[in-house]
Amino acid sequence: MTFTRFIDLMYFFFWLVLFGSRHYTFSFSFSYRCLIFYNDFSVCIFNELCKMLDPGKPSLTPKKGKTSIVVFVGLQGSGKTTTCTKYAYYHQKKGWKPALVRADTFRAGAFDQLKHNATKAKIPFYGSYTESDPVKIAVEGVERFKKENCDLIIIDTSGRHKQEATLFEKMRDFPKQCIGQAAFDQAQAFKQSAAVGAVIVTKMDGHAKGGGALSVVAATKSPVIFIGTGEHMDEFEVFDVQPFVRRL
Ligand SMILES: Nc1nc2c(ncn2[C@@H]2O[C@H](COP(=O)(O)OP(=O)(O)OP(=O)(O)O)[C@@H](O)[C@H]2O)c(=O)[nH]1
Repeated sequence: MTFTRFIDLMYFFFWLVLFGSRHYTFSFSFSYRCLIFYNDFSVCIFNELCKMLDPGKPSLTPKKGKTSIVVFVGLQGSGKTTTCTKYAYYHQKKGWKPALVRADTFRAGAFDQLKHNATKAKIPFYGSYTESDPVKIAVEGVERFKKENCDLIIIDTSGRHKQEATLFEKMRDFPKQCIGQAAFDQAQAFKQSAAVGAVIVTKMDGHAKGGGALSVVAATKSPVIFIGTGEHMDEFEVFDVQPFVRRL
């Protein structure tokens, strides 16, 4: 029995008990109408939420065999580096030739983190311990992996907050992609600085059940394509609207 069905039944029995046997006929028809109303109402909410998650435009869809460059941008600690590897690993399993470029010159150890993840997944990577210009690293990485016929070049950038104007300036220099009221404002700031091609919602295994995804889709007018459901490489799922809304 689903949780919704359980609530329906509880609701039904509540009215039966409340009105008692003297009003059995009345309570039965009343509770039955309540049930129908409750069902119609939840179906209506469900459909509206599904609609809200459809921005009405196609998502960024890289083509296998042609070079596609995907830049990951998002808040600090949102899980970009982890998700870059998950995204690369997902496509690698489907026969793509992905590569990772770490264009983060902001956080110490960022390159080592990517290196560790990429090595584990056997995905080629590029980064620098000495170069301070993230755009330069991105360009070098892309050139190298184009020569190696990689068809999915993924660029990981440093975490950003909407108040960090200079970092947003830098971000405009990259080929363009990204990541609720807080999420809406942040997502809009990203949208104003880069053409957001698609959204990945991370940490869906945590406390947040993804309500922020609604705000992000509204702010960026871009579809959600994947969700992250854990720290491991394979804890990554293709976004499916209906199960996602049911979870909400
Ligand atoms: N539970 C859970 N943890 C996640 C998920 N994705 C990432 N993490 C964890 O979140 C933490 C931050 O992840 P990073 O990938 O370093 O985040 P980042 O956005 O690259 O960080 P900055 O580069 O500093 O902005 C790490 O401990 C990850 O293991 C997820 O889907 N679920």
